[in-house]
Amino acid sequence: MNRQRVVIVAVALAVIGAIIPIAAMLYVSWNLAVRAEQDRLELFAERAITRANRSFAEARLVLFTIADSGVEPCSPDHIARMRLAVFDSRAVEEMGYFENRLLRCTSWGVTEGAVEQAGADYVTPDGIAVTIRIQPAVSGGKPMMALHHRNYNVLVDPLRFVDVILDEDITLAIVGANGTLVSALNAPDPALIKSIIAAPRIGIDENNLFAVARRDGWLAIATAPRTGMRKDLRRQQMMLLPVGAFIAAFIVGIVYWLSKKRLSPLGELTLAVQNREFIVHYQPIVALKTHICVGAEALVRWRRPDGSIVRPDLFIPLAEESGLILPITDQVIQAVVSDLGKLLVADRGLHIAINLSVSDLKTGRFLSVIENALDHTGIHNEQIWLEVTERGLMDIESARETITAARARGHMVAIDDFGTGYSSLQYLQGLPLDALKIDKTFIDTVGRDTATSSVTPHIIDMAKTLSLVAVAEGVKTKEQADSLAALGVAFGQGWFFARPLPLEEFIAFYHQSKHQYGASPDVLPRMPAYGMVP
Ligand SMILES: Nc1nc2c(ncn2[C@@H]2O[C@@H]3COP(=O)(O)O[C@H]4[C@@H](O)[C@H](n5cnc6c(=O)[nH]c(N)nc65)O[C@@H]4COP(=O)(O)O[C@H]3[C@H]2O)c(=O)[nH]1
Repeated sequence: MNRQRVVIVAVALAVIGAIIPIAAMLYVSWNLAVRAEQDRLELFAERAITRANRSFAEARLVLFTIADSGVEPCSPDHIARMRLAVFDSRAVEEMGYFENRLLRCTSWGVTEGAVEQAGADYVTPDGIAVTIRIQPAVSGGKPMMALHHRNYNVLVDPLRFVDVILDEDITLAIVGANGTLVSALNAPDPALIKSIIAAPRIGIDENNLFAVARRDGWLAIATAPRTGMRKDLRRQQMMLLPVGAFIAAFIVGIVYWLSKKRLSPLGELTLAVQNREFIVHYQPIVALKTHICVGAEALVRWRRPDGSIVRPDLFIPLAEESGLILPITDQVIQAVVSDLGKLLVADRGLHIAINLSVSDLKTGRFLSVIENALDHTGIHNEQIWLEVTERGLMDIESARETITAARARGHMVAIDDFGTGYSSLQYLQGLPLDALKIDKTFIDTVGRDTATSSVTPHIIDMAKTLSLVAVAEGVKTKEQADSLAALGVAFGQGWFFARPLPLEEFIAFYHQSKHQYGASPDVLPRMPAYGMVP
């Protein structure tokens, strides 16, 4: 993923990460507020049922008591008893006595005219016939509920069934066993009540919240306007929104931290290592006397996903500092083997020089990586050279150990950028080396009259004295190449011959050099075949 995409993804994640917790908390607080309001409504609905049961039980008791009294029907004593029973009861408004389904007398007295017994809406399990709505014939007044048992009935004011102390914004409705509305308080919305009777449920619509309770054949419905829960909603939001904001800030912080880390040079390099974005270019090394290509230096390049190539001096220092250089070295070794395995097997005189970092030298782990990579390839260890810089030699003891082990396996070890450090001579004396790469700053002076131009021949002489293969780096002109050859330098590398080349170009260069200058000697330069003066 390139930087732009990382930024886009990070911004998108941060926005989503900020919105989701806040939206979730708004949702949760809304639900909690709705739930709390519905609980409140359910409580009132429950209370209404308790109230209805009490009123019903009281009316039933009156009915059963008088029915069992055995007094002469409609006698003065009977009527007095009925009246007393009505006075004593809070629920019952009137009581009547029927014979042959005709009302003969009530708690008010003997009935004049023919009043027929009303039909029942439903009958309770204990045999009470309930008529939800009748108009009292004797006393007149508002419609009542009638409970009929044997020859008696009692009239109960429907309001007794919802006689509950209510909050102002709540409406209450109580429905009988047959689904008929018995009574209502605070004028609930008839359409809403009708729909809830049809499908009893707890819920919320555009204007109202509602809850129901069902028990003992009653259905109680309590409703309240949605606006009523605002206060509770605000309270929930005050509690939960800070939590949402905190989670949002945390997520945004994490996204910012991760994207910053991902976008940091180290983050990018880490990902590049994981994605194996490293390729190798090869800078030809030629025998100065014959100009035959005898090898190449493997130079790592970071090919970004957008195709751009990053030079090693821009990322090697960070890779060394962070330890990522170790897997990068591994990738270079593997690339060399897969790129040039066939060519190396076909031409035993060809070698590839791999650069080692300070950590590589310290750990020595690259040796087993090379061993595994070369396994079954047919490439000889002698064909893999190792280049170490003076910085890598500073821990001289571990460097000596690693170099000794490498040489024991047959690898050639060269000291790179020779002459640029403070202790080049000390390393030459103290370490078992095979080759010396003379830094380009010295090669630049060849053929010119500068203060340091006399140093270069001394470096070359020293290499001869110590039986080291000398390789001139940064050869830019034919004159330099010729002079160096005349001075006895075996190999040269530089823009005069070729710049670091992508694989195909290097292979083409190699074949072209063979074709032009003849076959390369199929021996490696530890032998005197290259014209090295021992
Ligand atoms: N001005 C001039 N420059 C020339 C000429 N001929 C070659 N060069 C450049 O000199 C550098 C030679 O590699 P180096 O001294 O090992 O220096 C290397 C080496 O220290 C390091 N490096 C490259 N690849 C690797 C690697 O795989 N592992 C490690 N640890 N370091 C590497 O990065 C350094 C820079 O590599 P490059 O940018 O490829 O730069 C290369 C090459 O492009 C010339 O005629 N004139």
